[in-house]
Amino acid sequence: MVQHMTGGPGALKPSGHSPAPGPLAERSAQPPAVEVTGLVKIFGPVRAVDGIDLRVAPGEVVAFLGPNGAGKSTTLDIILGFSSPDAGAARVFGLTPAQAARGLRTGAILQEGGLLPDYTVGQTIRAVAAMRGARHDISSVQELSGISPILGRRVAKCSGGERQRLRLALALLGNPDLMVLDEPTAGMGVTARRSFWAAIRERAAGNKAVLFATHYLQEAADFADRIVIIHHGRIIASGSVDDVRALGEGTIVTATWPGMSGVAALDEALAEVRASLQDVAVRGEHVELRTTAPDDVARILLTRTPAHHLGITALSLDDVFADLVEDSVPAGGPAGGASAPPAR
Ligand SMILES: Nc1ncnc2c1ncn2[C@@H]1O[C@H](COP(=O)(O)OP(=O)(O)OP(=O)(O)O)[C@@H](O)[C@H]1O
Repeated sequence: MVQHMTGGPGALKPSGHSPAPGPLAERSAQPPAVEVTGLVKIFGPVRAVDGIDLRVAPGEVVAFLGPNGAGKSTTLDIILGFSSPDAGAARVFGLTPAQAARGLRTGAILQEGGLLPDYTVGQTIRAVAAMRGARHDISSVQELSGISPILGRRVAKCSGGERQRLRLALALLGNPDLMVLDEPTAGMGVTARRSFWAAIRERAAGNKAVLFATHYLQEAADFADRIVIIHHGRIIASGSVDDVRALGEGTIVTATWPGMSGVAALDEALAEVRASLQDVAVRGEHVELRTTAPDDVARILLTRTPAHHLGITALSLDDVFADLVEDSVPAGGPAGGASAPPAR
């Protein structure tokens, strides 16, 4: 059973990038960048979004994480005003999503942004800047997005990562207070991804909010103040990376066991702590266990078996994510469709 979590101001990463400082009264007077309550979106038989509550503060970077079809893009589309919910409401800085978009409060990178292949990068930026009335931003967004060296390149000739940088430049035009990014670094290499996030973090430091969907757990852990995990259209966990990691049960114990003959030998040696074992794997002489009693397992391995080179590590975020997703129940499922927990 998943232990549901709610985030909160105290749940932000301690070392992280909390909302920009300012007089408390001033900050609390600001409406949230995003406030979504009881959001539902239904496509025929599919409840793509099934009762989501979500709040993003100005200056906060929130990662929206979930498996394929979880409802991430549908939620972001509603926040951007591209579609309307069947129930519930979304507000952006206290406005309707359409009002916020018209007032250039929001900027977006979508999964399938239409770019014109025959335009150069520079022409594309100038055209969109003219449409948005943001010509004065052109040089700063070119610099921020790192696109300056390829302004003369035709979009058709740009790599996947370069197109994402162009989309970032377009999203930055008009200096929006909220950036909504749907898998913004898809197709980027590690270095491009890092500089992309450096640019985004610079924005957040200026009290701009960022809500991004990603499949990369590590990206969420590295760059977000808060992670919101969604599955079957519901929020199943929300908190700092440490909060989410703490939802995982168990610890990984690894060891080298010379002459290891197979799982049966390990099982016999650990009979007394068998109830604590969640997973056991043997690859040659390498032994890996997931257990709720790592100290006992380590003691037995070191004192009663030939095992050495012991390692004890926390669960990876991938392990925790897989557990959470596996445990969550779809609407009308066996648990009778438990309601989604509030996220902040
Ligand atoms: N316009 C639509 N018509 C019918 N079904 C839709 C439509 N848009 C989304 N869906 C369905 O709603 C569910 C949620 O889709 P959504 O795109 O929001 O998920 P996602 O979390 O963004 O997935 P991915 O990570 O694969 O992009 C899916 O089952 C999808 O097939």
